Amino acid sequence: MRVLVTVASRHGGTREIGAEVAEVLRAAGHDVAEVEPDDVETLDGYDAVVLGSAVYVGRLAAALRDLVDRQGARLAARPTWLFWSGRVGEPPLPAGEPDDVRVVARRVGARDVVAFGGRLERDGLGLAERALVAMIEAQPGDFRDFDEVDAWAARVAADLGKIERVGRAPLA
Ligand SMILES: Cc1cc2nc3c(=O)[nH]c(=O)nc-3n(C[C@H](O)[C@H](O)[C@H](O)COP(=O)(O)O)c2cc1C
Repeated sequence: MRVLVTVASRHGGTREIGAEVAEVLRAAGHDVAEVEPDDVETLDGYDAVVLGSAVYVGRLAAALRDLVDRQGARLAARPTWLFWSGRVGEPPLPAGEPDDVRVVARRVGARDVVAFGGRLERDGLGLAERALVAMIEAQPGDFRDFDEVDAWAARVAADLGKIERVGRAPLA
């Protein structure tokens, strides 16, 4: 199947998770395009979509929310998955889920939603971001677990395989 993987990421950590998901889907035989959310002009030609986003100050990244605003109905017409990445530290904090994760998941009819750990590198942050990170007492480090990412992507690939076998209705 032709799959779009589109990930909103300011500092690259979430984009790398998306690239890993894309690799697993390719290895399962799917034709995968990785496109920045701001560059997604149409969903024509895609059978399925994996959405990804980092979380900043309790919200999904603006680029991902904008994409869902632009393409919500077309996303809802396709099998869609959502992952987000953000929590840092041991234990992973903040514990809660951003409010808009459920809103976006419902809007696009996500078949599954998963949270992955995040990566925080103080060096790459601007002044305002440093102040915000200090405020939420976020601990720097790389808390992404690529085995977890691979396992989730393998489940997405298996689900895509089932959809492919059953056949699909024409897409909007
Ligand atoms: C300014 C700022 C605010 C953040 N706020 C949150 C937050 O509210 N919740 C959360 O889980 N992670 C938060 N994080 C952590 C990021 O989501 C995490 O570092 C993520 O991996 C960054 O992804 P990126 O490298 O793709 O930008 C914040 C990070 C920054 C820099």
